[in-house]
Amino acid sequence: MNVDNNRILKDKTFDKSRWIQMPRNVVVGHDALLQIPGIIDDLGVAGPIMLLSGATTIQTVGARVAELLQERPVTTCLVGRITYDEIQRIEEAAKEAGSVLIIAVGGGRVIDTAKVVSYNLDIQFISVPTAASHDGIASSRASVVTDAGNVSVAAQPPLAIVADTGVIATAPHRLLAAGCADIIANYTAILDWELSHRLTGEAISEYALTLSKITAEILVNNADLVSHNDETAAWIVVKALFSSGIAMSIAGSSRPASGGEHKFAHMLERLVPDSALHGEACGLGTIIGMYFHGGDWKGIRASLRRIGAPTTPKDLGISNETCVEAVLRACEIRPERFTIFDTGITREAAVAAVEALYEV
Ligand SMILES: NC(=O)C1=CN([C@@H]2O[C@H](COP(=O)(O)OP(=O)(O)OC[C@H]3O[C@@H](n4cnc5c(N)ncnc54)[C@H](O)[C@@H]3O)[C@@H](O)[C@H]2O)C=CC1
Ligand SMILES: O=C(CO)COP(=O)(O)O
Ligand SMILES: [Zn+2]
Repeated sequence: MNVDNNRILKDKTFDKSRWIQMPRNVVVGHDALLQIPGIIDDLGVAGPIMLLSGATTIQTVGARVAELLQERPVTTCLVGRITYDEIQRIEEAAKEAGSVLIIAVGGGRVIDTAKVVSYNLDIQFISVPTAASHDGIASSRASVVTDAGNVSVAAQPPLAIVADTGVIATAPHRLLAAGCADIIANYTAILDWELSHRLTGEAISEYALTLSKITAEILVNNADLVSHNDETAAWIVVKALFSSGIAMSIAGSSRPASGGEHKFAHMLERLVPDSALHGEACGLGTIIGMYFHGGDWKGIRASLRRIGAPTTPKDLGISNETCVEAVLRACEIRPERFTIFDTGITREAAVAAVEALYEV
């Protein structure tokens, strides 16, 4: 059933209750893909299936999943950018096919699209991440691109997650490193949430906050193990991504995992689309956010370096000026979410922060 906590909270009848929705089955490990037919049966979802994938991932993992489903009625649909137009197109296709279940095989965009489409159509979906590149694999939020920048919308968490460590370990290391950076971003997301709590009285969830923080700490403690691609690294990062997603589900918002560093990343994506992976831009934003918080920004940078994630605009192939612009304009994204980037940073301060990224 669809749950929009924001909508529910506006209704006085429900102002003392909130729904937390979680995945029911989580299968992580080698050849986990092979368990998809059994998982569908276990969930008791019978009827036409929509296989949602990306242009690249359909050729490899998507094709393998299609083969596993060949006994069942399946419609395949490919996803590009996640916009409301794309969402509507896929909704129409799912309605026409009478789909009762979506299986999303791909990166964050594919999975977020499935979350929104399944939420709007009130059908179920299974998340099959092909890379450990983002912490949206389990969360009940989705990030949609609009003219005003990325918006975080209520969406459906997956009924099941199937993370095949064999598949994830063969994805390019850049994707794994981006996923780690998306988790390391929790450090500043939490600081921003606490700052907003102190300055604006925004409600905080101690459980969501603590889970988000512990997740980032465990990942950083294992930085050496995730600095290369193997199934151990895939396991460690998938567990962290899952845990971070659960923190978002507990909070009923992306707050525990998305603060000013994400606003910076969404602005960078708007200024120079596709110049970086989501997690890479968030990692850069985390160093800058920690610098402004007066925290151990060099420690964050060292962890990102160890994992193999970019730490400067140059690493991303963008100019320092563009990076400064993203720092100054991060506050335009989701202005209701107060963060360190919403405290009136001057151009001089932004330039100094970006130059500091190159310090040895
Ligand atoms: N809902 C939530 O809580 C969250 C949502 N997100 C969203 O997720 C998206 C970012 O996810 P990404 O996965 O970084 O981006 P993405 O979905 O664009 O994928 C990045 C690239 O990786 C490729 N790829 C995926 N698996 C592969 C494999 N096994 N081998 C080779 N290439 C592979 C894809 O084809 C694509 O070109 C953004 O839209 C972001 O806003 C990110 C974090 C949390
Ligand atoms: O990316 C996220 C957490 O890593 C959440 O997405 P938003 O920044 O769109 O809320
Ligand atoms: Zn993120």
